Amino acid sequence: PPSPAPPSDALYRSLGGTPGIERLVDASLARVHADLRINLFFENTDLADLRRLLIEQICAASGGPCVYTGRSMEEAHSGMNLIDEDFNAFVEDLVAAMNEVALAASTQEQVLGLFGPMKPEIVGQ
Ligand code: HEM
Repeated sequence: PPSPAPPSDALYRSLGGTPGIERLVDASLARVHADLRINLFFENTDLADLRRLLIEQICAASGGPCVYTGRSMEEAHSGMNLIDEDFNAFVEDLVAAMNEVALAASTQEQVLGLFGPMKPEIVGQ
């Protein structure tokens, strides 16, 4: 029988591959870090570690050649008691970062399509 089609790396390529994802994550983390609504959550977080894991996660989820080695979203955010407003602030910072690195609207929609479904594992844990 024919082998199944390989997973598409179209989104990974639209993001500019790993260098593009690195720029996006750097722009996002800079905004989150400066965001008085949510930056206290990251007070005790190793930002270099978080940066590496976010890059892996976005690379893997967009079809790139990476393996995510971090914890599950539920585990990573448990005990934070995050609410809708926290999640929305984080997503707002992400959107501002996507505009900053000039991602096309269709690419932005696909990235939000990856992140949106994770909300139930992140909020209220
Ligand atoms: C779709 C949205 C989100 C994604 C994709 C995401 C992704 C991640 C990832 C990959 C990690 C690292 C996991 C690990 O340490 O093994 C992490 C950790 C973390 N996230 Fe999120 N996150 C999201 C939303 C949020 C929100 C809304 C907040 C708070 C406002 C938040 C706060 C944190 C903090 C503080 C850590 C570090 C935990 C620690 O230092 O142990 N995250 N997140």
